[in-house]
Amino acid sequence: MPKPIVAVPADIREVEGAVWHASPNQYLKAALKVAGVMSFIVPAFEDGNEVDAILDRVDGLLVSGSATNVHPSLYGRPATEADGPFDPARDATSLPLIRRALERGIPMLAICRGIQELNVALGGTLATEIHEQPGIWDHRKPNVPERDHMFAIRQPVFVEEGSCIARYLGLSGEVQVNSLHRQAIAETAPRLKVEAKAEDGTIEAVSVIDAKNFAVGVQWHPEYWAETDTPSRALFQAFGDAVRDYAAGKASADTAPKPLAAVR
Ligand SMILES: N[C@@H](CCC(=O)NCCCC(=O)O)C(=O)O
Repeated sequence: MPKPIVAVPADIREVEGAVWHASPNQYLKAALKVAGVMSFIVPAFEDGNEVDAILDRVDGLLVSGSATNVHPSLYGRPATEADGPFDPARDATSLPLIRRALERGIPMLAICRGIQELNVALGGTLATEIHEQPGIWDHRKPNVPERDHMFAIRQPVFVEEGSCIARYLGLSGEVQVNSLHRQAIAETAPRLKVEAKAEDGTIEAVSVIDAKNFAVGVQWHPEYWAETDTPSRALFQAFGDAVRDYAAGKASADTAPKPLAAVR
């Protein structure tokens, strides 16, 4: 059986004056090397993408992090300068994919901007510049040139026992993670269950309460250390397993004998 495929919504980036639909290597590599799945990057368009046609062709959805922020109009807030930079084409691509993947029971893993998109897609809100709030740590990307230092594991989060994320990580209680964000979930969407928090109360992981399949979001970056850090690896392997199960279910439904009326 060929490896299954996950959709990865692209970011819009400008390179030497040209517009690119791009996705960071670290997500695609963790998907391939650790989850054992291939990625199809979904171009980010404000309109024209057909969500069901995309999802018909994949077995999972991986929503990556990005330096851009979800546009506040999508959660009913006016946009200020501090909320940017924005990527409206990514918002318009990923939010409908998230909603429809959940409806169809397609496995989904949402990381950093991804957990924020998941929350907004289901009716929640975000807070920006969280480090300016009293008692909230600085969760922002460390100002260092080397990516290994930017993504260094440096902060504890506390994972609820018996939660979905505990099952996928293979542990509960304190887990050390990295942190590269200035926004976070403010009001949690009604369909999301908070499953991990930082010591300052920042929401670090959620699961979808009525999910038909693997459907979790994390605020940290397990993809970066998926080949070497045990909980990060376990999360990507669990996602890969869910994607493989989904693909196998689709394949057996395709080869199951059809009722006579359907083949005439
Ligand atoms: N922009 C949001 C989401 C943060 C996020 O996805 N960070 C990944 C950054 C990766 C990089 O810059 O290389 C926020 O700031 O909360």
